[in-house]
Amino acid sequence: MPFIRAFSKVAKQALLSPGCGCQPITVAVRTISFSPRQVTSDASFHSVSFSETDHPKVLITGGLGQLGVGLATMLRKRFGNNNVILSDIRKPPSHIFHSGPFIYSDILDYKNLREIVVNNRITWLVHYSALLSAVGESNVALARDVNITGLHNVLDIAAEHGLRLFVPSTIGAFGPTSPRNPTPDLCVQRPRTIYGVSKVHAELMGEYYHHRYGLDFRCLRYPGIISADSQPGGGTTDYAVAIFHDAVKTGKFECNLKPDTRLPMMYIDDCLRATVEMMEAPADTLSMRTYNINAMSFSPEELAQEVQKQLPDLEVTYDIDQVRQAIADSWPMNFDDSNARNDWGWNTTTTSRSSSRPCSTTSAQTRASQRLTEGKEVA
Ligand SMILES: NC(=O)c1ccc[n+]([C@@H]2O[C@H](COP(=O)([O-])OP(=O)(O)OC[C@H]3O[C@@H](n4cnc5c(N)ncnc54)[C@H](O)[C@@H]3O)[C@@H](O)[C@H]2O)c1
Ligand SMILES: C[C@@H](O)[C@H](N)C(=O)O
Repeated sequence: MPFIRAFSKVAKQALLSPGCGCQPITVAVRTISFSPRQVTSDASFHSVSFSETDHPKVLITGGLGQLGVGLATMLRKRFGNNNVILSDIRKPPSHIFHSGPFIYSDILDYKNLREIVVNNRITWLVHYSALLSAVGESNVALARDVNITGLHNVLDIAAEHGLRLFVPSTIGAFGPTSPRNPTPDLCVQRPRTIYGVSKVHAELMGEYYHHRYGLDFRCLRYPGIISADSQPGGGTTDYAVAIFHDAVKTGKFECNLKPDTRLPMMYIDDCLRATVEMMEAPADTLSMRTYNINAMSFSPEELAQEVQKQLPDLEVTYDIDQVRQAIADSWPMNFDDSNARNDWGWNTTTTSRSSSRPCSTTSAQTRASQRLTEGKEVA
């Protein structure tokens, strides 16, 4: 156990230190000669460029969800507190509001978003706003607005202002006719959720804008993300976070997926590290603009067994949510991320730079469990 705690710290330090092996910041000066929504004559005037010694100025949309605060913390350590702005339509808790710049931004308000980008000289945009899979199915019209119309606003503003744009995709961008074990980057994509459809749309629109307008679009397909300090926002993989919180708080957990439902999962630190590495990767290493990233794959019964090794009294029962189960049954069981490994050096083994011990499924789960038992869970 102490090894795992030390291991987690060392991995984090290795990641954040200058000698971590991450690519130096080299940002191509882009001149967008034409942009989709604005007049063409002065479009290049709006392009933002900065020298290699400057830090990027980052805006994160939908930043108060499961992933945004962690990413802001990581980026602020690298680029300075004031160079990373969190935004959302929700009111931030006090500790987040006081930890660095926060601004209200509704991605459906194109002019407001453009004003924020211009006034703050934004150069990187991380677009996290979305309705996730289960919530999306309960409000398709809103999911369509936020996930598709919102994306269009973000794409246009990024193209007009020469931004580097990161939009996450998901295992949910695949469907029942995709190969499921493993799922490669390029294969049939016919998802059956509005969430999945909107993410395939985002992948294709981003790649189209890259080819058509020179937009520096970057996209990773995340697995289900496990975190201790932040709660998930209504997805099919939420059970894999809830189990840790419920185990610590009540000693009981009711799972809404069948015991043998196998899905790709990743610990949040690895997901955020992948995001930063992908954003910093030199453009010429990217043979594609959308990559799978993989870490581990497990079922609820396997996860429950691992948690029970730490908390043997944990009682696990099953009450299946048919909507979530149908979604999970249509998703990949395992991801093939060989292109990310080959092109820009993605390596899920967080210890690779500091130790020879691999980050196994069990140790990643244990890290999540440990952070909770150390009392770091969300209040
Ligand atoms: N968490 C995961 O397991 C996971 C896995 C794969 C992909 N992703 C993707 O990563 C991104 C971030 O995921 P997350 O888990 O943090 O999501 P989340 O649901 O926790 O947070 C999304 C945020 O978007 C905000 N939002 C909603 N409507 C908005 C609007 N109109 N304008 C601005 N913000 C708005 C919400 O207030 C919320 O804070 C999403 O695009 C998601 O699809 C997440
Ligand atoms: C997998 C991911 O996209 C999200 N956690 C969901 O379940 O909807």
